[in-house]
Amino acid sequence: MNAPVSVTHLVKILDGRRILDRISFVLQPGEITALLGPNGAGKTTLIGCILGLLSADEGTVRLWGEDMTALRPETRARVGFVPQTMTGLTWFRVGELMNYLAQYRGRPEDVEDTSWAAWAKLDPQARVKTLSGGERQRLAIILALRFSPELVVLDEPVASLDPQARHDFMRLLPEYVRRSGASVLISSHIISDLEDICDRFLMVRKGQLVLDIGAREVAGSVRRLAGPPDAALGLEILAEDYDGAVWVRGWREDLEDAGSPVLPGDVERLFLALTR
Ligand SMILES: Nc1ncnc2c1ncn2[C@@H]1O[C@H](COP(=O)(O)OP(=O)(O)OP(=O)(O)O)[C@@H](O)[C@H]1O
Repeated sequence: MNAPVSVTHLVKILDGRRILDRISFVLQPGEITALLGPNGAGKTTLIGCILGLLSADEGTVRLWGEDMTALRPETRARVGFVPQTMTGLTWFRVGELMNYLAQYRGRPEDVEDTSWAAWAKLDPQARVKTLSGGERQRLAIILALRFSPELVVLDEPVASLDPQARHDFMRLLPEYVRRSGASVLISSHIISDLEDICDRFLMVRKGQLVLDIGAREVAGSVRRLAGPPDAALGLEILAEDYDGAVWVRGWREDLEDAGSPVLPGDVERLFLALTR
């Protein structure tokens, strides 16, 4: 079966700058993947290429095996996108906008999942232009998820949500993935939220994918050592930390007595070391 997203050697150049530099990864169905990176790392640009909003200068982006440059409308309808900020169409009322956009889906057989609207608690009569930043974010989430997309791409969806809404959203998203088998790519700077729900982590720095790692692997075989390991142990060094400590991959239980003090894998601390 073709993967929901397959990115191969993707390069994006903007204003003569290489914003994405030979990025490759595959997203699997039924998995939530975190897209992490410092400000300006290229996350939104990468998302733009995955959605076909930006064209690739080199490499390919495929959705379920179809090249992004020739995506069929019915394939596009399988994708839900939550942008960083929702702009445009703000003269509509909330309910009107939902009805209006539903007409353009081209898949009348789709049944609406009303659990997102129940979570968002928006007044259908409210004008979009009068909504607060967090309310607009809720609306963007309903619009992206209400017809149960098989691929969900979220660009910092929770930055302006209040703690209760954010907490509930982070609970509902994995429930949705379990129910639907959808593939989710979510970018956020709030790594502690993502640690609990993500199956994989993609870490981007200066346009390059510096780490693609599963949550189980972080817990099982990533460790922070007080200093560089003995080369004979064959461990892959992922990053040096601020205090000379070293993050390694490939740690095994039988190394617990190898002498060097060890701290368990931790996505946020590993990210900080990788992007220092
Ligand atoms: N249209 C453009 N023209 C030129 N440079 C651009 C353009 N859009 C983005 N960039 C540059 O590309 C780089 C990556 O931007 P991008 O928005 O992808 O980063 P990001 O990882 O999403 O950052 P943030 O976490 O701040 O949202 C930045 O240095 C930005 O200035």
